[in-house]
Amino acid sequence: DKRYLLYDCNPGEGFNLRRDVYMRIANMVKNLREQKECKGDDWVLVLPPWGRIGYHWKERDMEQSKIPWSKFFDIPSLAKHVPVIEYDDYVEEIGDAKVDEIWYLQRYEEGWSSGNWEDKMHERPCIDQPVYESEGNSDKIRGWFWGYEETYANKFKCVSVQGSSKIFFGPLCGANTTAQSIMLDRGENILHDMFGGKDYWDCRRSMRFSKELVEEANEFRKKHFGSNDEADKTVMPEDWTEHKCTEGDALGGPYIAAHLRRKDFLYARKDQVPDLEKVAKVLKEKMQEYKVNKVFIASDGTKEEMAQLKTLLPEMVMYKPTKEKKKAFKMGGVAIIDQIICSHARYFTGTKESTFSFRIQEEREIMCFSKDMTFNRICSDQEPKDCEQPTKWKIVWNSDSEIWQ
Ligand SMILES: C[C@@H]1O[C@H](OP(=O)(O)OP(=O)(O)OC[C@H]2O[C@@H](n3cnc4c(=O)[nH]c(N)nc43)[C@H](O)[C@@H]2O)[C@@H](O)[C@H](O)[C@@H]1O
Repeated sequence: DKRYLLYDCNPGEGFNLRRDVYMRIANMVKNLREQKECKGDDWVLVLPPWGRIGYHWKERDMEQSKIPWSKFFDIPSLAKHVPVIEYDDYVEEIGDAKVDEIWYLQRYEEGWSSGNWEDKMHERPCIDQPVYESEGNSDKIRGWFWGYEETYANKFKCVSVQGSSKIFFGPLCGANTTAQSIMLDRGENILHDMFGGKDYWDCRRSMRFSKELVEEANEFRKKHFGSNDEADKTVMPEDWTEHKCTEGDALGGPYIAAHLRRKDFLYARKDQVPDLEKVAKVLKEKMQEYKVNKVFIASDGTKEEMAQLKTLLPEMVMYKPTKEKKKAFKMGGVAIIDQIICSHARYFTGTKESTFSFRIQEEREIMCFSKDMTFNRICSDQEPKDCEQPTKWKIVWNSDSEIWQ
């Protein structure tokens, strides 16, 4: 009865949006397992290997392909929410590098014309040139498949989709297919069933980081800030399902932290990115307010930008891995270490609309920091002094009704 759901995203999507897509698909699998129509099918989520995703992970001299999820995340923790399996293990389990069907998700060509939003999906002609091709005269369909050249599919179709994963339940549970393995490519086209609900937060809590990355971040916190979970009141049980806390429980280490997204944001969102003088000024004020003398900076800014910031803000500290460590942790691991350090700070300020900052805010919400110490950003000079601050998402522990309280 085992059935496998695979997925992938648009190659341009960055790390932290992909983490969100994982949650949408994981909760789809969780719900599929509970659907009556699915008649007890044992759905398992196959984790798509990481590679040179987006345009941020293009580092030369760094091998970044076929990276298993265990490099970044703790698989037993993920598996407590929904059964997951690494791609290599899937191939071993079914005994072939094969996917039965690929559903290439796309929008509706006519757009959202009816005026009324409705969840729907239909098999449709492909809007874009498909990235999968039949191989010669054989039945095999070839494509990217995360660099696994031997992998092939038996069937391919384009599916227009609008809405959340609910619309997949019927079709996947026998109405359109009974295939053992189905890959949903362009998975980012699926929306959350219940954004911010209990399943959302349960899944988010299950995304514990790999022990190796947590240890590296903890070592850094201890060495530079004298920060540790006991003193910071951020101790969590090993098993996330046994964790619960109340807003305000967490204190955080004796440092503040900022995530400064620069690079493409500097031109794509130039009106909302504060200049470095403004950043230094605000962070100095915040250090005084929180009575600490260290500030941790996570940023994708250039060396020159960070050197300039250091002259304006001598108290700043950054995580700078050795070449060997960077090679071992890879871009994703280094990003996670930055995120862990930010998430344990007494006060955090991020960048508007950066999913990198969103993931830090969620991490802090899970540890029960007070919202005022988490949902912040620095206004640019082009914005009003009291510019809009990030939405304060509230963790839901018990039931979806908590969202509306
Ligand atoms: C608007 C969208 O913004 C999206 O970015 P946004 O949400 O910030 O966040 P991500 O999608 O994760 O992309 C940002 C990537 O840049 C690197 N990065 C950014 N900030 C830091 C940092 O402080 N430390 C480290 N170590 N790495 C950082 C990291 O590799 C991360 O995966 C883009 O990926 C989309 O393509 C699009 O441009």
